[in-house]
Amino acid sequence: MKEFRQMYLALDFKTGEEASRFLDDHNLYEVPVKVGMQLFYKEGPGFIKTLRENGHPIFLDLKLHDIPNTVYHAMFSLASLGVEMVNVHAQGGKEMIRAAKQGLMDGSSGGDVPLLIAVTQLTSTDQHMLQHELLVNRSMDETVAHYADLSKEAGADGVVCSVHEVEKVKHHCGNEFLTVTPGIRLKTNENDDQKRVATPLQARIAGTDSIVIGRSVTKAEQPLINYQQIEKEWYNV
Ligand SMILES: O=c1ccn([C@@H]2O[C@H](COP(=O)(O)O)[C@@H](O)[C@H]2O)c(=O)[nH]1
Repeated sequence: MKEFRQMYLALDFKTGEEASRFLDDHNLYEVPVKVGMQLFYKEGPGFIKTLRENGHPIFLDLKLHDIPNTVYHAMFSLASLGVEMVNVHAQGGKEMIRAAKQGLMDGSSGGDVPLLIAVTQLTSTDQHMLQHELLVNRSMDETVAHYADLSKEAGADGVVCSVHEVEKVKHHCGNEFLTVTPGIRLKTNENDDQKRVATPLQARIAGTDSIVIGRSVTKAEQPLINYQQIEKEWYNV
């Protein structure tokens, strides 16, 4: 497993032009970025190419969740975009995750195979929602650890979870199994729609492999100051 410790900036912008302007205005050259549904559905693979040409490592966060055959072919297409990481929802089950992995391997035609990460429970989900809306009668920890186990068995390289479940996931799946944690907030930030949040410092202490940061930077009055503060806590510099 390659060394993997990133701080992905979530480019949740309406257009590629807006995202590029934000990166330029704040001197965020070549920083690792996360492209999600909002931007990818608007701009498509062309913008991924632009980001790559500008030196950004990319996590393509499309959270595929469909029947195995469909996910296989979707991953086959995504495999050649040159991103370092893609993801699925673990709730799609083992056969779907295996199909995702196979699609990535077959689609990357000898080149680098993107890492495959499975979303366990969204960081916008809390224990109450888990029990009363999703009718899952287990604790968040147990549920996340279960999804992590099945993702690993199916060939995923890691999971998306919150910082609060990192220790449990590592205990179940081993230290090499990657954890990617969104829901990162500085102490002074609002939680917005996130429920399982943590600071970059808590993420580092918990042993998270990579963090995802979004509105605490992109909606900040002084984005670069917040970005640097997060960097400082996360990388301990
Ligand atoms: O469980 C998950 C999975 C993905 N995300 C994504 O991360 C960013 C977080 O943005 P913030 O502005 O820092 O809340 C966003 O793009 C989500 O789609 C997540 O939050 N939780």
